[in-house]
Amino acid sequence: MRALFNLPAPAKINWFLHVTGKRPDGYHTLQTVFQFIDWCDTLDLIRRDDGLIHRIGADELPQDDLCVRAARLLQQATQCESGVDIHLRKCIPQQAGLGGGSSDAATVLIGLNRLWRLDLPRAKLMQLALQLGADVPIFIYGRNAWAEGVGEQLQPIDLPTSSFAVVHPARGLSTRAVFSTLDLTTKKPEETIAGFAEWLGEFFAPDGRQKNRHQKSQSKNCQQDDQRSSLCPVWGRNDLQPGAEALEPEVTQALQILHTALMGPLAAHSPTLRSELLFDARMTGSGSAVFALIGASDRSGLPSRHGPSDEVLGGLPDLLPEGWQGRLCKGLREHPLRDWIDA
Ligand SMILES: C[C@@](CO)(OP(=O)(O)O)[C@H](O)COP(=O)(O)OP(=O)(O)OC[C@H]1O[C@@H](n2ccc(N)nc2=O)[C@H](O)[C@@H]1O
Ligand SMILES: Nc1ncnc2c1ncn2[C@@H]1O[C@H](COP(=O)(O)OP(=O)(O)O)[C@@H](O)[C@H]1O
Repeated sequence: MRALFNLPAPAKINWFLHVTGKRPDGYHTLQTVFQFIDWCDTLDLIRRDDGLIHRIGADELPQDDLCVRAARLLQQATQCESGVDIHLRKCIPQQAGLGGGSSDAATVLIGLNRLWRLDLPRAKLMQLALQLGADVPIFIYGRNAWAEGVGEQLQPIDLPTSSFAVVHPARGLSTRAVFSTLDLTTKKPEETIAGFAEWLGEFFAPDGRQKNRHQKSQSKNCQQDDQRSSLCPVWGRNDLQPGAEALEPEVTQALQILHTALMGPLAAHSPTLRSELLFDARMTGSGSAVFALIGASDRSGLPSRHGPSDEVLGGLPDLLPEGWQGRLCKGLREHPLRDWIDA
């Protein structure tokens, strides 16, 4: 095999993010739920016989970006003599908390495992992935998951059929800078996957569809803000959000714009959106992107094509300041390349 074309590298959303402590090496321990979404970068991998590793495209990134580092790490770990040209087409905003760089690195590991005929098992690829970043193993794991440790201790979780309205402000945020704002002096109790599953069960039937309007309005967690729709908070919190808002006022602005849009213009103009279960805006990961979860009333109720949906998102892009991005993303059940790794 000489080349692999159009490999997807999907973004992720953190439904919530609880920081539970700090390790001696400076990394923080977390509890979070990761979900893949259909906002994707795309990569081509073309094998080279001279052993060199080059990235082409995404010129704004450092030459030694996560794709190149992933390829080099795999080459060293396996003593592989092949090289690769990596064509990277960036679409996921950077420094967004959407895990774009981590996902690119994971797609390189998965793709080269096939292109270079290495056949490493999932556990080995995840071990290499963790050396590249705390967020990389989830993209190798390939299933939506409850995560602990620094994000590498993963348990699969079935999430409902959902979409996410995602807003990315003009400016991004450094993950390291956001973590450094944390004050861990007051310890909050740790949560359980069962607690999260119980909350999900309030809104969603076991097949992932949202419960009917009557059942929703009974929920103690859902407040009726006006005649049209109700906005519920997603379970838990994002402990990184206050620090991110302090560092970057555009995060606060993005949360407000998305909240207002859901309560007003978007819901008013979209019959589809009006019938959906809406959750209020929250930041993903270390920001600066924010999202609102939208529960689908049925599996065909949302647009299937990639990219913004004119019908559902309506005027969202028009409500955003210049340089911002707004997009309706579908939640994915699993990573598109999950089956590329055997065990
Ligand atoms: C916060 C999360 C939540 O999913 O996502 P993003 O916002 O980056 O997408 C991740 O934990 C980010 O993972 P990742 O982006 O791979 O972080 P890394 O490159 O490993 O770490 C960058 C820096 O962030 C800090 N860091 C990162 C992860 C973690 N659990 N504790 C930390 O303290 C450290 O200062 C580290 O040097
Ligand atoms: N392939 C890549 N795509 C995006 N960012 C990359 C990549 N390789 C290295 N980086 C660096 O990682 C940083 C953050 O990565 P990114 O995944 O965009 O953000 P986040 O971790 O907040 O989701 C960027 O500042 C960028 O310089």
